[in-house]
Amino acid sequence: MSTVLTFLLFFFIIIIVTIHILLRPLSQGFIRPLLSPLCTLPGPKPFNYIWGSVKDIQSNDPGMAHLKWIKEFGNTFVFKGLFSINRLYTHDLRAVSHIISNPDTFVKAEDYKIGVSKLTGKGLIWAEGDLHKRQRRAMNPAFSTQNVKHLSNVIWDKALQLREIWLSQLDEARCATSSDNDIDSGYESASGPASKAAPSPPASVNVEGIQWITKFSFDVIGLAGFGHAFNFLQSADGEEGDELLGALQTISKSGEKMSFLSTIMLFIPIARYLPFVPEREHAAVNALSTCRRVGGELIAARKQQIAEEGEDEDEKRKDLLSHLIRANISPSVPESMKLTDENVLDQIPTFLLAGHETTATSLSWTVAELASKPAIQDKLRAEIVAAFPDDSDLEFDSHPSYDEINALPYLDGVVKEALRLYPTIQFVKRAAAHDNTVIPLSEDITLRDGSVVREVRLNKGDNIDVPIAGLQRDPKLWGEDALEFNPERWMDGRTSQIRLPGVVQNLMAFMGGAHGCIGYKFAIAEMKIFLFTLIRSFKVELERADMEIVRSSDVFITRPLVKGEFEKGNRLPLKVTAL
Ligand code: HEM
Repeated sequence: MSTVLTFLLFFFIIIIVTIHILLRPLSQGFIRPLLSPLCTLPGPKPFNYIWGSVKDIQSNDPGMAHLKWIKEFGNTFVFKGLFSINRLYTHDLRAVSHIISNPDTFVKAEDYKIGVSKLTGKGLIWAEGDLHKRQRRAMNPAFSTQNVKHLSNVIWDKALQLREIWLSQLDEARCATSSDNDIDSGYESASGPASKAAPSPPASVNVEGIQWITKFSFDVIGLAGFGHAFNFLQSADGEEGDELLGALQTISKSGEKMSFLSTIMLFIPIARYLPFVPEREHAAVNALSTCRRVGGELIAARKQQIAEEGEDEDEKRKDLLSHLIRANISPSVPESMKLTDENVLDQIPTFLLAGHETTATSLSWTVAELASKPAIQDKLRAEIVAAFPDDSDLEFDSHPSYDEINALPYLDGVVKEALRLYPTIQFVKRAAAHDNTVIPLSEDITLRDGSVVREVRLNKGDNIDVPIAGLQRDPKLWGEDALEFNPERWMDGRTSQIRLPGVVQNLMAFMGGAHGCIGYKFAIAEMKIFLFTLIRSFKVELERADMEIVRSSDVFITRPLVKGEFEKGNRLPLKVTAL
């Protein structure tokens, strides 16, 4: 072939590839959505092309914009997401159950999967289909009730450790107050010795709630997940600590809020070919590779331990990593069901992040509510003290059992109410896997052309938001006090009529179906043990009576902020008094 012909052929291939690269996303991103049957559904007018209706969502408390739209358009409607991408939103419980129980038809949306893989790699949160089934089967035993009972010892150790730290801070504060009183009284009263000074008031200290809860939950997941001691509770602020911990903190930070460039790259497929990596993402990519390297070392070390000690000795280890490795080497597990080393490695950032961020945020909101509602806090403490009058039971080696903690009804109500009113994840994103996908509804809807139907049709790739915050805050389901923190609603039979299809009855906070949260029992045990230990020992208030704790909706995971002090970032300033 002549040089000219080779050149022309090469040139032709380049043109074809370029047209394919340019047109495919154009057709998938812009043309196909215009032809989607979703366009026939009613819904709010977008703010503009780029923002769609997202500004409305962000400027309201989670779930509230959707509840407003429901009043106007009914339970099932379409709103525009970023870049005016259609998003189906349905409050119809038949539709929600159908979506979450058919994971092969309603798959994780592409942008959600890309976001998750950047933060945690291709672990259980990312996986679908057979890979998901294999991963889930390998991990289920680690999250059985029996295993969570064993793992709850780790939670007790860490909650008691935090109690000791706060107690010693209070001791220091008490010493400082009493020596001040001594000095004061020595100066003020020449008539008597310092010991006759007025009794010092009960000592209290100011602590940053989110910071301590984060340290606690990182330490818990490090040990329960991987038998790895971060010792974050003992570390001083700003201290250069564990390498894995540092990497996880960087990843958490990068997931807090996306830059405009990252958003464009996530939602416009063609933009993913841009030769830039936003700075925050760059840090997250490096951090993820640190996680994988350290994770690889943890796996190798554990395998060697098993080889040296034998499998029987290893059976005593209950952490997730030990379960995974045991399942992978067990001759009773067929080869086709085993995970690759790569799959096992992917679970390390997945579980460290999914297991700490969500629980820490839920706990922060629970403590914020208890700190601002003393009557609820007192009632909770009264229940705990009545059930376990002897404080000396709270020792490192003797504490109430998992079943005893779960039998406390008001504690259960407090935890469920916090998960209801402050779901860490406000919705999950799914997309139709095929053209002509049908979602059945329990009630008729009227399309834009006036026709009445009892189903929604979707094309492949059409987006669905499965609501969590909206359903959990809907007055039609929960009554007129839906936006109030009221643990009693879980005790007086009011919730028995609600039929939300979550893994925990009547809660969507952990989702449901095949992708429902695998760690929910562990998360609930962690929240209950933390509250039991600390509310029993301390009175917790907001640092100043005039403080108001609020949240913002423009981030994926919403943590507490102090009203009027947003520039200081997520905070929960507490005043803690020893009882
Ligand atoms: C209060 C705490 C928690 C909340 C609110 C929560 C919430 C959720 C939600 C809503 C999902 C569904 C995501 C989706 O369908 O796209 C999920 C899945 C998941 N969660 Fe949790 N979670 C919590 C704690 C935990 C803990 C402690 C762990 C692990 C130790 C964990 C590990 C996971 C994993 C691995 C998945 C993916 C499950 C799958 O797709 O099979 N979560 N979680």
